[in-house]
Amino acid sequence: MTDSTHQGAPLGVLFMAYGGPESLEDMPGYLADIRAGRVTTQAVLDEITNNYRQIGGKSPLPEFTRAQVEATMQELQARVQRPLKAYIGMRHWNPWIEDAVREMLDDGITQAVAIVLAPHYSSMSVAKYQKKIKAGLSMNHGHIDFEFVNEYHTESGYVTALANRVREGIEAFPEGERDDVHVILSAHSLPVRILREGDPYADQLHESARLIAAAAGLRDDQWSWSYQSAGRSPEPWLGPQLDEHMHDLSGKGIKKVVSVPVGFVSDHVEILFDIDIAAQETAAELGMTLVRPPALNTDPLFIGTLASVLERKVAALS
Ligand SMILES: C=CC1=C(C)c2cc3[nH]c(cc4nc(cc5[nH]c(cc1n2)c(C)c5CCC(=O)O)C(CCC(=O)O)=C4C)c(C)c3C=C
Ligand SMILES: [Fe+2]
Ligand SMILES: [Fe+2]
Repeated sequence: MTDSTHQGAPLGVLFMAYGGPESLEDMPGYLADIRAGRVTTQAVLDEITNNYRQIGGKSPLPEFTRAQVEATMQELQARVQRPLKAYIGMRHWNPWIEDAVREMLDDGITQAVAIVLAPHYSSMSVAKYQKKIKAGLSMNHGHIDFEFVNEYHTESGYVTALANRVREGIEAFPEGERDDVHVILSAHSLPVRILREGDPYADQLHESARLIAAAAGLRDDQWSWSYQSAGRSPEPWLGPQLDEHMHDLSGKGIKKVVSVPVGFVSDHVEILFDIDIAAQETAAELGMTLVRPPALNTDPLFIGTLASVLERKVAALS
């Protein structure tokens, strides 16, 4: 495209995230959206509402997302000549992706890059966010040239930042005990059927895990993989689940554990409840010490990764 095409509206940068309730009153609507097409029983609603109550009555995800977006935009704008404008769209709560797309059209955006704040691609996650962009364009009868970031699970900044978290977790134990510390790397489970469908999610997670373990200098027997946070549906989900995995490790005499979720990029309910409360309870039962270093949040290495993958997509549009 010629430079004249770029005059006028800035280039849009659409950041997408899962979305989270801003209060407990939002829970029925939020869950109805996540579990679209399936009935949410009162028992499931009560259980999940109670999880959110225990982490402060709302999701910290929108706030972390805004902070990540602000930090990334500062870095990206410093690297890119064209004026940029950031937009935030959530998959399961407001601000909705479709509304962000409408706002972009109202602003006259004709070119944009889009990224999901989740490093691993799946037809059940990243692809669904991208479909919502297309739905937003189609319901508003608009067109924007989009470049999509599909995944960034092997980027060096992301890998190094998580390897640093692993080391930080191990260093929380007294020096003489560190050789006995076992590291559990984990990510959100998905239904087992994704494997038959050729979905890359599980392979990408394992690739990230191997890179992170190597960058942290872990021995092969010093770390293992586990899924967490499986949904409440009757079909089989990828395992082992964190709880059963901890029982297994305990059976092998492992009593010092560092838990580093690699598929989430900020501290939200799947970490603050599923690990910091539920897995800590399991650890206490098993006489295990479990250390969970903070998620990436606005770690400069991670923000640098987001800026780099976006910069490459901006270049592809120019
Ligand atoms: C890779 C896929 C998924 C990621 C990443 C993910 C992140 C994520 N999830 C929540 C909160 C909930 N997720 C729930 C269900 C659920 N999550 C996924 C996939 C990912 N979630 C699926 C496929 C499902 C099942 C949907 C269904 O049809 O039931 C739920 C609902 C309760 C439940 O089913 O257990 C919640 C709540 C957060 C906060 C999050 C963060 C990025
Ligand atoms: Fe979940
Ligand atoms: Fe989920």
